[in-house]
Amino acid sequence: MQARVPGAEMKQPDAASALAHTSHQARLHVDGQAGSSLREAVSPSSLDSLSLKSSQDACEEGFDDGWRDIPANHFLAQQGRKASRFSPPRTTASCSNSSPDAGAFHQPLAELAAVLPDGLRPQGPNPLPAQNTHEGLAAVAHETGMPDTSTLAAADFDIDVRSGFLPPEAPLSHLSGVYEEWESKLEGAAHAGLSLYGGGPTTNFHRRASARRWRRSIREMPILPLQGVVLADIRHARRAHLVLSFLAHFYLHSQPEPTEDFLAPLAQGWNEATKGKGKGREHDVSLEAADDAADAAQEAAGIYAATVPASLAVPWTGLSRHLDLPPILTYATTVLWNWQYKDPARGLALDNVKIRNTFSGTASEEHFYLISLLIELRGVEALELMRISLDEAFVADHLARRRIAHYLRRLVDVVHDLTTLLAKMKEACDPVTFYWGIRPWFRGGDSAPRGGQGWIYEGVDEPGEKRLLNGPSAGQSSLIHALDVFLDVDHTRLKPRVAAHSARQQSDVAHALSERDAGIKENATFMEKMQMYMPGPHRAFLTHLRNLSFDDDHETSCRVNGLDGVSRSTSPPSDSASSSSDDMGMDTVPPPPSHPIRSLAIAKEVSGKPFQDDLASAYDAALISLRVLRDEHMRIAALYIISQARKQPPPEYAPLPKNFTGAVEVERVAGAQQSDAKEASGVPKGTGGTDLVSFLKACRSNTTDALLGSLR
Ligand code: HEM
Repeated sequence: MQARVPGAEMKQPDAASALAHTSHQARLHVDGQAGSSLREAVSPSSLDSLSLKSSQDACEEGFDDGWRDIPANHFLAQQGRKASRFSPPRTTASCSNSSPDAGAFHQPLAELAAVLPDGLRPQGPNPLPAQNTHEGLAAVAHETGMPDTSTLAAADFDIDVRSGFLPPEAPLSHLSGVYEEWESKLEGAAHAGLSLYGGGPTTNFHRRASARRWRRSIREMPILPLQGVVLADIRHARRAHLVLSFLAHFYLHSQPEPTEDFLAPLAQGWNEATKGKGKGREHDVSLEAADDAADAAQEAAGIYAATVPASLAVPWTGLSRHLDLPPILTYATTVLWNWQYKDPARGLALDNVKIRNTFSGTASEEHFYLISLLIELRGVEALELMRISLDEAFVADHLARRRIAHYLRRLVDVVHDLTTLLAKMKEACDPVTFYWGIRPWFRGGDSAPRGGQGWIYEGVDEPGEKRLLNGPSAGQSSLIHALDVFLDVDHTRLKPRVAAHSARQQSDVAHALSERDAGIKENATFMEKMQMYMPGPHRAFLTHLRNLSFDDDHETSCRVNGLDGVSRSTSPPSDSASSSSDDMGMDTVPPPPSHPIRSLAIAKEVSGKPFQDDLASAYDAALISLRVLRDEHMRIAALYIISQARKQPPPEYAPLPKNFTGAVEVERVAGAQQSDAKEASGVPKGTGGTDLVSFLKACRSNTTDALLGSLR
């Protein structure tokens, strides 16, 4: 039964829909914690089930209300409703009286890209609908007559109650129809003897020639148009993105380093081709051998070094736009969409998934992806706990606070499990193989040596135009970002809470906040930029979660003590932008409100009655668990990157590029983060991972900066 609560229309926080609407089933999973029918009736998710006629509903007049007759946990209920009420573009464009943050609700990739000069650029007129936007789904649904059932909540944020940011069904493992040609090229890559940088001493002329032939076949491949199932079915689109991403990275990173003596390979190729021919029969040399010798010379001259051939670039960028992702290998490609069931009958379980594609064919690489996959899977409960906590935060009475504290304690357990899983990286991923034989395949156009100048996407961009895109990083995991947002860990350069004591900083912050609402800006931190590499709906989810606020219409905000009532951490702000501003020592305007859970954790009383619960310490415990996760992550980064960078590569991975210093990741963070990572003075960049360490430390101290001090 659905109760109507007086004033519910006014209290309905549209922002609460982000997590609340990832699942309507979720309330059923609360272990009996969810409250009475009245309490359910006033929680955001249940409010949403009321026949509201808010201003927002008025904007959606004419939409089919049939979903109300469908059980709330049925995907159709979510499809119909999400598409009408929570689809970002519709909400923001058509409802002038929607939430003040509505304008920031959705950040299209192209918009974000516009602020990065050499990064993602709008790709010109695009005939394709964006699959994961409302319009994209609508178009596909119209085309096929079927809703997209690939996730339960596909129409909003592509987050599923059972699988979180992973798709609930196993990703497609093989393309069909004309696109099988891409699959066969990927299979060919495994047999062609492709090695990083053309291969080290362990390779030989014939292997190099076979790799060159594979690369030529890629250049000569026809540009396949995107049509049919690859557009209509998101599983096909994701698989196609994965295959093209692997092909492009294989193609670019298997080329030998350009050399000034580029005619030498031509001579060597010619000699090899003529070897064994009878005296005076050099003219018998095959056309193929001659072509190969020419290829060898051209590759050695670096002609193909940073160019994604049109046969890949054109469909890859088209699909990327379709999926609202950049045309580069991403965390989504390598982890979220790169798995299979061991036993399909058993479904999604930690011990029932395996990795589909790797570059190196090593167990280390499989394990590397698998750990992230398991972390995502274990993180599903974290998303669920966030959702029910936010439901309670809307109610915000004594009972709600106790429940939130309980959920936060459960979150501690989940994050603890994530840390345990992360530590299992060491069980089957060999650091040497990882650093020298796996990681280099991931490089994007942003990193040295070959791609440091960016990549040309042939047939897509203007001649000479290059894109500087990052390769994949687990820093693109929406799960970890969601935890940060939920617990109000601030990785921005703005640090509004820390800056609250200075008038000048406040004005900078106000300006920057308004800019942020228009998209990610040039001075975005590495963490902010990582969001550009997430699938569009996940990015939109984080934006929505970040903008979530109950303060406009909730009494709690009045009772939060002044400047958020907290004695801040004594550690200095961990971001140079905020720490470098002059502190005028003038306490003036209160800082922007905290995120709802933090806001409640720092509140002291309700209706004049002081709280006597452990919400503040539960909140701090959750932050500490996140810090412990980051501590473990730093140990992993030290083992897999920093200590490897200080060693010589093993013979099978030599020769490496002349200017390869072992500092790719360091440079990458430094480049993307610019002044984020504080450089220790006098320590040369790239020799010991100084910038990387500073960056990871900054992420960790951003976590502790949020502590309320209840446990310290
Ligand atoms: C061998 C394993 C790993 C290594 C060597 C490693 C290394 C790194 C490096 C170098 C960065 C800096 C940014 C970049 O260049 O990508 C980073 C950031 C990050 N990584 Fe990992 N990583 C590993 C596994 C993981 C896993 C399994 C996760 C969890 C899904 C993870 C989550 C993150 C996050 C969230 C960041 C952003 C910084 C932060 O939030 O503290 N990493 N990692």
